[in-house]
Amino acid sequence: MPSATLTASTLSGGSLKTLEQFIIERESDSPGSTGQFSRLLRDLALAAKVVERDVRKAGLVDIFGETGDVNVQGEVQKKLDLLAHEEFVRALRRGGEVCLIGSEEHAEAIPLQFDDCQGKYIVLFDPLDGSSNVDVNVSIGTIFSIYKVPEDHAGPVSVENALQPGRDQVAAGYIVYGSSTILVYTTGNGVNGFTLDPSIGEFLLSHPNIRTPEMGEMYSINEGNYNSWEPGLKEYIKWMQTEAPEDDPPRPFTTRYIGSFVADFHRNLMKGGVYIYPANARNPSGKLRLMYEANPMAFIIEQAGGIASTGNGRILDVPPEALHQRCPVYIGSPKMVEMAKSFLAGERTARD
Ligand SMILES: O=P(O)(O)OC[C@H]1O[C@](O)(COP(=O)(O)O)[C@@H](O)[C@@H]1O
Ligand SMILES: [Mg+2]
Ligand SMILES: [Mg+2]
Repeated sequence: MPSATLTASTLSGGSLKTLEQFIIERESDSPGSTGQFSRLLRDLALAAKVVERDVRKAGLVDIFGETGDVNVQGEVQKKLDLLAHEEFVRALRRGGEVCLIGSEEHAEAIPLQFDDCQGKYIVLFDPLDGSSNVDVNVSIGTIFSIYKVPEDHAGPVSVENALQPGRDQVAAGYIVYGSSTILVYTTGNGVNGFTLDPSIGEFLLSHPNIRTPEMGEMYSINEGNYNSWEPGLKEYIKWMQTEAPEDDPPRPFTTRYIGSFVADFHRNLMKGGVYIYPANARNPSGKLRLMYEANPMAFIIEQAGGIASTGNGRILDVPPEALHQRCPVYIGSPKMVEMAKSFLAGERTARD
């Protein structure tokens, strides 16, 4: 009979690996590692803990509402957008492993160091994803994408060095500030998730080696834009909504749309599903940003066995032209994204 003194944190704290232990173990496996990457991920995790603390008490202190500024996307900036931006910039500047950063909340790329950048890192991030949900206690998050400065690079690093195709990322990850706080990341060697144990302030390895289901029964899309979708997409959504109890999985599928990409993505990653933000009348090249939303999530989903497409091609192969460029996103369980592509190509209709 287990003793009454056994508590959740003792159970979890005692047996689960911390993020730092996991990173150091993994880094020591890779030849020639210098510990720089471990320190960088430690800095990101630290900033996430500070943002998590602020998000949890958002209703109590004056960090709800808007800054009064409009960001480079033309969106009204939330106070938490700016607060999260500043927290990640501070942590990465202090850590010293990063030469250049790009943020959704800052028009230009921000150099953190001007020399000795060889072999250091470039970090592109969305400090707060799901801004429309900030003031109403719905899950929000942070998304990050990491590139390496070429070893033979000389002189200061500029935005040109950041505009590398997604397939060249060395790491990518996100944090969901939800019912619990989870950090999920990949370095191209599988996907792992770490839940923050607030009682010890540590991210613990709660979801090792995440694989997304081949097929799911959920789709995430803002149906308010239905009228401006291309015909193939309308057919695909109609097909998922059509009664077919004999199918495996049975239709109709379920729609789930939180309006925070990071949270919709995480649910679909764990349970199976597809998230779609297509090009539409309001956003002719889609809404999500390639460099710090689509690319990092595409790297993660591919590492978890899923697919990330623009509808016409692999997101990780999209040539980057600008820091804040947008692209259409079809991402999730492989069978569901493959199906979307066949409907977009007109190979299938809702009656199939
Ligand atoms: O309100 P819409 O048009 O459905 O857009 C919601 C999408 O936009 C986003 O909020 C964009 O991200 P930001 O909140 O970081 O700007 C996604 O998280 C979300 O999936
Ligand atoms: Mg976002
Ligand atoms: Mg954002």
